[in-house]
Amino acid sequence: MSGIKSKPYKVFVTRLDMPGDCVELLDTQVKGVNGVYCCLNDKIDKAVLDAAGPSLKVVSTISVGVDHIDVPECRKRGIRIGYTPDVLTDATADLTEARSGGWVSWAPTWMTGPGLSGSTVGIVGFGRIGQAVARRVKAFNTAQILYYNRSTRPEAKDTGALKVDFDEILNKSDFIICCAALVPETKEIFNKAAFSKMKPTAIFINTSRGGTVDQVALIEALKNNTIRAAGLDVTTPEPLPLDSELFLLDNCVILPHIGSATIEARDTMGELTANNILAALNGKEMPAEYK
Ligand SMILES: O=C(O)C(=O)CO
Repeated sequence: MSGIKSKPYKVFVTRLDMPGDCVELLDTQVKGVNGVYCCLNDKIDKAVLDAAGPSLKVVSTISVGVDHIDVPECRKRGIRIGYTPDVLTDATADLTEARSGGWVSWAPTWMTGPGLSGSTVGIVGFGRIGQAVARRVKAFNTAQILYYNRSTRPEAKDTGALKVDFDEILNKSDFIICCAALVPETKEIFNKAAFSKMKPTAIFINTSRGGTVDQVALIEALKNNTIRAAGLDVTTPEPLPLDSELFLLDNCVILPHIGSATIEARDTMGELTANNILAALNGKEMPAEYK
């Protein structure tokens, strides 16, 4: 793996079905102590870090999101964090929406929705994935792409995306796409007030984290037609309980957090996660260290 000759270390891998060759490769190279290889649904909190003890040197997650890891606590203990940026950007940006069942016959208005052509698309969170989404929607002949982001992104010139404030993106967008990382500032940023500022024809899409949305407020907004519809690849909790009202709404499409689910992306993520661990344990520069 990446030609790194590893000393014997012990790595705890939270699942047996990690993609790529990572488990086998790590298994053959690690004995002893010191790394955790985890998924986005493994909470790596203080209790876990305590249980691992001072031998733990690296936590490597097979995800770009790190909201399941207690980052400040890792910093305090000198534990390095590996993640998987870039390698899932295209797969996640490719994801739009899908629906199953109920196909009786073709009908003129059945399953219709507004097209992207001529529309204003607002992207909240203009990092790697947000920018990749902008490149894709631009190809659909959109009238305008807006973005909301903490910092101005020079890459926006590639798509002509315009930085606006949060209220403006809510007021003006026909499609609002959340690509923002879940951090304290974005927690439930899409709340009742936010939905009430959107157009009644707006479509809300979330491919980042369910925690960016006040889900009760979203359900109300969909039920009251405050907005037209939502497409969610992420929810709170995950998996979404079968009795969730979201499943009953015919203006909400739900996917099971599959934004990055191409074989290529997941294999690359799996191997990057393993390589992050090996590099950290061998005192090398990690291929993708979360800083
Ligand atoms: O990598 C992540 O953070 C994901 O959500 C995987 O789709």
